[in-house]
Amino acid sequence: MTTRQRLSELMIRRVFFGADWLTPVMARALPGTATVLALSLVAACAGLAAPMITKAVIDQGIMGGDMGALLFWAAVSFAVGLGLVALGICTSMQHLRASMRMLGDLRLTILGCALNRNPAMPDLTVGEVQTRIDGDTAEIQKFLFDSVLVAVTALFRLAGGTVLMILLDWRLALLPLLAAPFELWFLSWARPGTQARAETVRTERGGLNGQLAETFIQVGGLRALGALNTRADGFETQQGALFDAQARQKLWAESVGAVSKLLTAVMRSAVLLVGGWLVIRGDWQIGSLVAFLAYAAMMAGPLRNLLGLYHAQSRARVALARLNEVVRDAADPEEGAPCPPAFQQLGFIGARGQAGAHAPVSVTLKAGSRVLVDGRSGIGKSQLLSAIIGQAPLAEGRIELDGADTAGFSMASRRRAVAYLPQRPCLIRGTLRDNLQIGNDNPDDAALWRVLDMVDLAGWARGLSGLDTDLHETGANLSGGMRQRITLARTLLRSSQVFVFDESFSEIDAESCARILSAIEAHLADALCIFVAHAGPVRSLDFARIVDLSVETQGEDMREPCVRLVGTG
Ligand SMILES: Nc1ncnc2c1ncn2[C@@H]1O[C@H](COP(=O)(O)OP(=O)(O)OP(=O)(O)O)[C@@H](O)[C@H]1O
Repeated sequence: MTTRQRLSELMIRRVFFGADWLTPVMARALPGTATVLALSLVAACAGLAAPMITKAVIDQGIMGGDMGALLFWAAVSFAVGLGLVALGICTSMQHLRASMRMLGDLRLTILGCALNRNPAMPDLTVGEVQTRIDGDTAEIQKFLFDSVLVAVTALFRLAGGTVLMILLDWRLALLPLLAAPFELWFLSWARPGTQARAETVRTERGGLNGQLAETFIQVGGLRALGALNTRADGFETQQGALFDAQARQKLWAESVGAVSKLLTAVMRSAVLLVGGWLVIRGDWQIGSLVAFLAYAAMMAGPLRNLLGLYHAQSRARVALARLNEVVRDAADPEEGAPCPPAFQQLGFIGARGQAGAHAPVSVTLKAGSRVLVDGRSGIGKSQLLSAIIGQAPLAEGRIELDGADTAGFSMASRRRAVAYLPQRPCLIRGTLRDNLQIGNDNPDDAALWRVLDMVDLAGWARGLSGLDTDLHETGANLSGGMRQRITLARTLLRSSQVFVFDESFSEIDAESCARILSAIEAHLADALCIFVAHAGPVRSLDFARIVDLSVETQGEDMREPCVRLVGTG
């Protein structure tokens, strides 16, 4: 393990108590953080020198009546100020670049986990995923990145400032130190309140984004229902709840901050009174009082930052808990053995998908055959069939490829071996070419035209911009039948051994459907093709098996779904 990894791990253990997945992200962010930290420390040194220069201007120049000293120290003060401005710009640009790199890294990590969510876990709403990828990662990044910087530079400024104040007058230096324990006690008392308010804000934000995402996914349907006002009202209510939560969070933060500010003001007044009295008595120089006040004011910032970090950590932990859930519920698609390169049969052994209302299915389906999975709506056909690729968990039983349980095979290899075409077409904003290529190994244009021809879409595409024809979000600018045909064409580019067509022809006219089916028959002659169709030409295919999930054939005792053998199978 490298020093960088060790450092990050230490940080994660100390600050976040074991979110191990953050370690590599932190390790990658360390070089950027180190650069910003070095620049900040140089700026802190220059900042600490400034009041001493002011003291020299006042005591040696103004009070000492020395024009030469006045000019010299004024020039030094100007040069330091100029240097600080230049350093500030450099630090802020470096900070931005390093922060963006770290945020990008974090977002990609969470996006990967969200995309590979374990199918056995309940779905997160689109808005929730969006809020976590966007907002919660930003909260964590800000805290992780800034905490290192703030902690180190604040400690440096505090230590440097304290030493310089003691050098100016050790008795007065005790005053700011006396206030620190009380401030610490107050902040630890207030911390659970900060965490609770942060939790409410995060939850409300997830709810609002969820409402918004759901609305726009189905905006056409909602418009047709005349329900847009209802959604706008719902948005307003949800937004109101978020604003209330944010206002409560802000009020809490301001109240906590006010107590710190009050303490600083009390301390400053005490220094002014005691220091002023010493100057009047002639025991102290005015320049020293001015410098002391500058250090006292300078210390308030780092102290507040340091104590503020304590509260920022509690907010970050809320965000981290939400991200941990996403990481914890992810499944590695490559985990498990690869599927056999070729197999002869697919077996369902007492299998029933989650929430399936049918009896367990036991049937063996052979390569090259055609099978219809039948049954009333909602009985569990899709859940059972999507379990072949691990998309949905089985409630009972198992699914085998040549006698080997598919649960032992990696999801990625199951998805390659079995081409599963879900009931709802999956199309994205982009060109027709983009949409055909998704999930396929970069097929060339000739292959794309071949499958478009098979689904009767080549003429349509040629009449537009060919493979560069634009498709809107979710294929919204296409008819239902066209959407189905494009997804069928994409599936036909796969070299899988099993094809599952789940209601994939339901919106295509009977004549086109018959043509497409005969093209598929020829193209997939050696593959096992499983169909689900409530109506249409699909049901007239020459099936070797019809697995009817609705029918229990042999009375109460024999709870087997009917498997009708058609032909030689
Ligand atoms: N993602 C899901 N999470 C939880 N339950 C689900 C999910 N999808 C479907 N279900 C439930 O599983 C049961 C079977 O649904 P499934 O889609 O498999 O039925 P189906 O036989 O394919 O119906 P249809 O013919 O109407 O498509 C239903 O009770 C449904 O509510």
